[in-house]
Amino acid sequence: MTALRGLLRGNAAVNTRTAGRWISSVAAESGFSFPASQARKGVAPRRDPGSRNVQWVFLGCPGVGKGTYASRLSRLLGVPHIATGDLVRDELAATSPLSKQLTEIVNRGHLVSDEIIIDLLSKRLEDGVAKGESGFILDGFPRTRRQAEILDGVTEIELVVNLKLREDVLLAKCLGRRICSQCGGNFNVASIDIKGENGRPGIAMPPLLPPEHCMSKLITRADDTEEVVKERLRLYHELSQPVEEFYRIRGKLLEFDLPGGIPESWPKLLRALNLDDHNEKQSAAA
Ligand SMILES: Nc1ncnc2c1ncn2[C@@H]1O[C@H](COP(=O)(O)OP(=O)(O)O)[C@@H](O)[C@H]1O
Repeated sequence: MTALRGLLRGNAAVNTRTAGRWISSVAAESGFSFPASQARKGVAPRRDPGSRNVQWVFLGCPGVGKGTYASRLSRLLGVPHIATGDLVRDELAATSPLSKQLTEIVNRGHLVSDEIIIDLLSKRLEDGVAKGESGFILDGFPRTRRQAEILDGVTEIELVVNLKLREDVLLAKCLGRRICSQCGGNFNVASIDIKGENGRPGIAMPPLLPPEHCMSKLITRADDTEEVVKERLRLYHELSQPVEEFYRIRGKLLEFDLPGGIPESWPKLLRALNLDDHNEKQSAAA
């Protein structure tokens, strides 16, 4: 199995120390293989000065809105938004021995193995490279310190955005999530309006309702039940700290507390990413 081959091709700045360490440990532990000749080179990324083929990661609890903001940014920056949760769901939709195994894991709120997730991600990256994609915004990966090490071993992540939202809102947002079974659009029927108290600011997030033609086709993810969401949140908290720490000590972590819904949060996120100017130029050109 070739893993993360796409990451190693073309646009990756390779961290030779960790790549070397990882290639040997990977080979020893799990049978992954990387094109070692490229991994050893330590080539700096070749960038078209006019383009921003960023290599970013979005972290955050289930329900925080990683998908929404990562997908908006990917459109703004012209890079693919790659969500490992979507890759897993695509696999679930196929009828294969793997999909049966994955359904059980995902519906319990557990993580699928690093081997499977890396295989799915490698394939997605390879397909993208074949289509001429460069750069990416990853959402849902890495989720464990080991996954962060794997990624660090094969490519340079420039920025890790850690989206944060209070726990009661996260649960409500997960339970309010809806997907259009036809167009695949993501919506949210939760209407959040929490008043500030004891010095803690309130938060208002209006629902993100679908257009009329999607209304009758809305479905809820099988893993968005209260019991499973609570398990996913528990697991996320347990595993996320080492991942955040991994990027914090490398000076790559940008913490961002979502102040409210999209209209309030989006401009502030762009400002935090120094992209407000970019957004204005693009709107003017449109
Ligand atoms: N990086 C990953 N490692 C292991 N499992 C993953 C990973 N990404 C996604 N999954 C699996 O897919 C499920 C759905 O992922 P996702 O859509 O990102 O959900 P969430 O809303 O919990 O962030 C997860 O609960 C997990 O089972």
